[in-house]
Amino acid sequence: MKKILIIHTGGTISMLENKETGEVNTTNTHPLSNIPYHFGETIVIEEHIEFSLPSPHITPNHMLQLADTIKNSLSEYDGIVVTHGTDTLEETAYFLELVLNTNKPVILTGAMRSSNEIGSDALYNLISSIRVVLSNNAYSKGVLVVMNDEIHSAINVTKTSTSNVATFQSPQYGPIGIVTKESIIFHHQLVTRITYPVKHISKNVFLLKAYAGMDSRIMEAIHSGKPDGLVIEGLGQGNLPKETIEPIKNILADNIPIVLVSRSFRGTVQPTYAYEGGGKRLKEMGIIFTTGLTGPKARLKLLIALENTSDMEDLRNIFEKDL
Ligand SMILES: NC(=O)C[C@H](N)C(=O)O
Repeated sequence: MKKILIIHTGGTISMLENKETGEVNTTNTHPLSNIPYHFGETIVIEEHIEFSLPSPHITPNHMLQLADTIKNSLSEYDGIVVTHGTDTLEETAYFLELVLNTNKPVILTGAMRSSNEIGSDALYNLISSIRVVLSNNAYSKGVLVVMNDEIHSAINVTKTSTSNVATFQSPQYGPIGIVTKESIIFHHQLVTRITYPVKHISKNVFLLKAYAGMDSRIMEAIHSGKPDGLVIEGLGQGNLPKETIEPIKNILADNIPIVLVSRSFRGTVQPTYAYEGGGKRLKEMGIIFTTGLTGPKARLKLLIALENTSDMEDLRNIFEKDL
């Protein structure tokens, strides 16, 4: 008989709509505890409330606390489902992907409509997630996100719509599986998984999106904030306005690592263009290139990597094996 743990952290899946005001807010109960569904086998479901937070309030230290709870629980359960707000769900999922070293299924899910809203996806996504976590094929798939009948890897998934129930997509590679009425189907598998266990998250990494006409002032302001690292969502294949180059050189001269991703949500950054601010020049300056991560995920990875090393070559090697 399989035993599943559901860990609640908050978010719309655990919120209720106030029928008088139409406002949606957190509750301290999670109105999904008595799940009216037969999973085709006798299972034991236990629940634990880790937080009751809207996910914009979740921080990397909350993610670390959740990871520790999962690590301490995994030996007792066949799999774990985490309910979470969707705004930062992809970041928590990716953080767990980087720090959890397990082949047991860990699945994150949420809802775009709270439990008492018409057309709520809350209970449906939770039931789907439990069905996936019960599937023998869910082992060794990494941390997964299950929403709206799709199964996504934590590495590739991102929230693409502010309100649509089909919001979670993996623009680069698509979902790795689907949930149907009668079965759970996996059609992809991650090629590699690398984990970086950490005990603390103590560094400060800023994230910045490049834009046309960006000048030196924002980089100078960031440098004055003395970050431990900086992630830049560059233009296209990884290019920046030439006015940013001087302050970037000053940041690098202070041995502050800069990781480059693209603000485009498909493809990877590459040292192609040789004009001032072009990717080839940025790579020559010592900026670290990634292979397809989004800015928020690259920031989490740099936060975790800096707990283990500040050596630029070590950091470069970690990012060149991007996951
Ligand atoms: N659908 C949601 O869960 C959105 C909510 N603002 C949250 O992230 O907590």
